[in-house]
Amino acid sequence: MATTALQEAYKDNPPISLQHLLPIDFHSIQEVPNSHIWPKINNFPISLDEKPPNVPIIDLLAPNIEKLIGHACKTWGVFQVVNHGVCLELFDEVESQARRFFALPAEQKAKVLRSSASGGTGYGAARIAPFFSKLMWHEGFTIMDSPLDHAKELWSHDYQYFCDVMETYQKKMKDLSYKLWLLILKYLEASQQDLFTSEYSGALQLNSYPCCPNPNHAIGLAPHTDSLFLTILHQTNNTKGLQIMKKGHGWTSISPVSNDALIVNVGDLLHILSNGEFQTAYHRVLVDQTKHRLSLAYFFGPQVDSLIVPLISSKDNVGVVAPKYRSVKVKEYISLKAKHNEKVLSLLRS
Ligand SMILES: O=C(O)CCC(=O)C(=O)O
Ligand SMILES: [Fe+2]
Repeated sequence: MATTALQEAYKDNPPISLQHLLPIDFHSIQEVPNSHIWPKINNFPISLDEKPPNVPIIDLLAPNIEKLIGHACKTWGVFQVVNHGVCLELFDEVESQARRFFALPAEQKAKVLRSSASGGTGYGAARIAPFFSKLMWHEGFTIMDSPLDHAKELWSHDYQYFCDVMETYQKKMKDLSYKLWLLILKYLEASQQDLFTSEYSGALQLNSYPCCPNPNHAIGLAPHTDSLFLTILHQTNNTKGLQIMKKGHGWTSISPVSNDALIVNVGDLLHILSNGEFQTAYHRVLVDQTKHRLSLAYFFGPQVDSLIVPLISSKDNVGVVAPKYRSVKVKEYISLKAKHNEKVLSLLRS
């Protein structure tokens, strides 16, 4: 199978220990082991007396759509999108194939672990795991391009449907990301031709958060930001768990508005490109005692050789604004993030 550019970028990153790569066998576990107990999880917003604000919900068919999106990216770094045109059945298909994968015995899943040879593709714990002293109540499967080699390993005959569904979903998400991307460029008044015409890359992350016997002391995904331009997230089963850090309010839950709403997050590279005008969404995932939550995250970003140069807009500012970040190649950014995690943005500040 040909490797994509994004896979190449992940290949070069430092190897991580098996403990931070291989999730525990959630099928056999009855109690949360000490390795997964997070003593301090702040489950409440900072201002308890106020009703938490709602993440903006944007209808993709609304007039002035780019203004609504731009405003949400500036004030929240996240929004929910409805009327996006992706049919509901596709989400069900992807979810059922993802469940089929996560239901496999632990030894089977361990056969398709992410490795340096496979770049970013494969099964494993979250990439941020090495930055925390405790482990997360989560397992994931990352797909860059085609999952064919891994699927053949898992199901000697019955692998084609899994691949077809994952490829169709990636294509739909890439098209939708590109649509959102053009609206964002319009809002940012970007004029650089290459931002409109270049090839973009993407990756699909299947996330599984099994039922947890002690949800108050375990975490699904620790706080983090996503690296690329945008993430489009589908949470299955209407099961909440995702929270975003909202300035002045603390951790704020993003409840699914309807079955077909998708959540869109601003990632670090879009934050840099917008010269800090858009917030990068700092988010985490909580777990549930009785609901096994799945989510599908599609990460959309530039080709790894692209150079990200902050756009200086005169829209909201009088006079010339200096770039807040130095320009950075995507490949360099991915490797800095793998080494420094959330400190990376401050390292690039100019
Ligand atoms: O499961 C979720 O709601 C969020 C997933 C996520 O943050 C990620 O995959 O980066
Ligand atoms: Fe994320």
